[in-house]
Amino acid sequence: MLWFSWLPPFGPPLLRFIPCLRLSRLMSKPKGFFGKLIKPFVSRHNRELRKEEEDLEAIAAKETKVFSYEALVTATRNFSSKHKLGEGGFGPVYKGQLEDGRLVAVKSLGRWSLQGGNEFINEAVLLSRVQHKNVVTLYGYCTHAEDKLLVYEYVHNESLDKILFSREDKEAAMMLDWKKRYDVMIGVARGMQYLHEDAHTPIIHRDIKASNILLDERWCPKIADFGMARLFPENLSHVSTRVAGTNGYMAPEYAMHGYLSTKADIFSFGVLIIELITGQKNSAFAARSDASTLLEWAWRLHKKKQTMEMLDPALRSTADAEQVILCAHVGLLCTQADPKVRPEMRRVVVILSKKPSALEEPIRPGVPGSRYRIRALGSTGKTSTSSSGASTSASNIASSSNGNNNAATASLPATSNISTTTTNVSSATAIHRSKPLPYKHYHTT
Ligand SMILES: Nc1ncnc2c1ncn2[C@@H]1O[C@H](COP(=O)(O)OP(=O)(O)OP(=O)(O)O)[C@@H](O)[C@H]1O
Repeated sequence: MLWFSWLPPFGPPLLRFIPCLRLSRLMSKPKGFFGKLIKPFVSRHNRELRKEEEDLEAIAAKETKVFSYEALVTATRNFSSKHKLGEGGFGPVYKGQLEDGRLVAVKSLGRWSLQGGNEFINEAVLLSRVQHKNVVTLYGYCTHAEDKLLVYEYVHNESLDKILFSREDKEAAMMLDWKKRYDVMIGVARGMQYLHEDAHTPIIHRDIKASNILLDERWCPKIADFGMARLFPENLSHVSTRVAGTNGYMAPEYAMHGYLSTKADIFSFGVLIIELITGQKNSAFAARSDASTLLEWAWRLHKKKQTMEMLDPALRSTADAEQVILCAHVGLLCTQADPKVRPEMRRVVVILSKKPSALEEPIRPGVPGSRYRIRALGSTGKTSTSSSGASTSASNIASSSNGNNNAATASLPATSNISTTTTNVSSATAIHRSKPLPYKHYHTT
């Protein structure tokens, strides 16, 4: 009955149909003597169900969030390859223009989203009510046979990764001067605060990274792909197809154990901050003698009060040293191994936008994507070490790592062992499925 618990008490009438739709599914195939007895009632019930589903679509249409497939075919010139903006793990994205002139990005999810059309519609309607300057607007959706499509506002500039990590186009990285990068950090933080705390329904993004930050014509950042955790609630397969963790943004507790909370997003945000300061991709960091990951390198420099040494050379002439040091400090607080001690987004926004008097020192960063050990204190007070984590709870991770260090200790560099990472994630998936609580319950932390 979990699905019921997170339905908003007030909402579009279509949401209130859900309980009876579920019940009707149970009753749709009566068998045996009892089946014959109730058949007439069930047939009538099925007719009512079809009627309700039609009503549901009509209601959704009235909210003008539903697009006809034909309208999207016209907008994208029949999903022509010329209009293709790219293809992510969920499917291709096409640029299009609606009849009313609006430019859109149409994302085709194929068959990969939730099983039922109704669940998809419910989620899409909820997501299209998400409105914030720093979050890409979802105009609406479309269902067509097995295919499901999401229609977003089109954001003019490239995604942040293309500019920040562009090797060929050094000028692009130069254009992204310190002021712009600082504004991107604050904008993304505000968008995330909204998603976590202020949206009508709390949303964990699950995939905060430079390629999911789009920049508009005024360099204002907009968080893209924000609905995926709701559209794929218990399915980590998308994550594992991209070899979880090697993308460098996943919090260790999520990559290894499937524990998803707002704190996993905050970890990813911390990685993004360090990438913006250094101009380096966490997942492509060349290990050095003193640090095997970008985060560890940043942490060591911070400890030695040499933060400016990590600065992207493209920022030399524009950086404000005080701000850089503050931002690096925040990035390191966000990427601490222990999810409990990472600051909430609300606090991050305050720290970044006002000069704080004093900040706590960050403990060692967690290492996304690498195998790490959990030291769990048993009831006897004895310390046991586990690397599988299958029976270790999130609170163990949290409480055991308070002491500044070895609770979540990297035993491998982030990029060194892809197969280990994948294996661990699939075991995390199993844990996640057998206990489908983490997503829905953790999002209220
Ligand atoms: N609203 C949008 N406006 C403009 N371009 C967009 C929009 N949404 C996506 N894109 C572009 O479409 C491409 C594919 O995006 P998508 O989000 O599917 O994949 P991704 O972020 O690259 O990968 P992943 O699925 O792994 O997150 C990207 O190049 C992105 O810049």
